[in-house]
Amino acid sequence: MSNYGKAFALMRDAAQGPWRDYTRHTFVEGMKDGTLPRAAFLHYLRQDYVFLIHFSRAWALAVVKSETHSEMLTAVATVNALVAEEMQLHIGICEAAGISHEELFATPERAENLAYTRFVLEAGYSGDLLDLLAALTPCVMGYGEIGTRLASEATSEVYRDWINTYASDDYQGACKAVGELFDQALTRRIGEDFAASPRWDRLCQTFRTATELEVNFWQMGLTP
Ligand SMILES: Cc1ncc(C[n+]2csc(CCO)c2C)c(N)n1
Repeated sequence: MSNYGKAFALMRDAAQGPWRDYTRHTFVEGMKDGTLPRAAFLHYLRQDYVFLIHFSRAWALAVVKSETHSEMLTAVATVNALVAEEMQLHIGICEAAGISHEELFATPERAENLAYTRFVLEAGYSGDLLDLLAALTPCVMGYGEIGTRLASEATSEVYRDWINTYASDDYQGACKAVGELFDQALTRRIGEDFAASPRWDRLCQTFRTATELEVNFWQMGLTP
């Protein structure tokens, strides 16, 4: 399967049920076969723009919580990719659909959106880089898995641009870099055998909760 590092593989296995609900959600399957209503997609995209604002803040917090230059490099590259590329993609798609940048920026934030991003930020505020990365990885890696699978399984061209963004070598490289960051940060702070650490269960729980919040985010997308 995907090669996003050792910690991610272990955490995903520990959160199997929610992980499946997240990566094979009805919303995702609707993008695969093109049956997802355009209104649901645009609603999701507008919420996702707000989501990305707070996710950029969370990755900026990862710079703050870094202890090495290498950790800072990955975190800062992610902040840049988010602000300079991913948010631009949303602005472009929405503009083409007649939603101005001003209107996009003024999108009222849904509760499911708020719950997810503030959960991630709180994990980082009160914890260290490991707590923060456990909350951030489901988002990064989940879209990596979804993109790769839909690129080969999609039976419709309707959502091909979205799929290609996350299936791209660029994005897959970013997932790999985050996986390496996570493994190295764990090894540095709690040792090579990190899954045997007393902290491991709690980190897995944070990963699982973030995964459940991703499920709720897709569900919100289906209810404009
Ligand atoms: C709800 C939701 N979950 C995940 C992503 C994907 N994503 C969020 S931040 C980021 C860049 C690296 O952290 C990526 C790819 C999204 N857009 N919306």
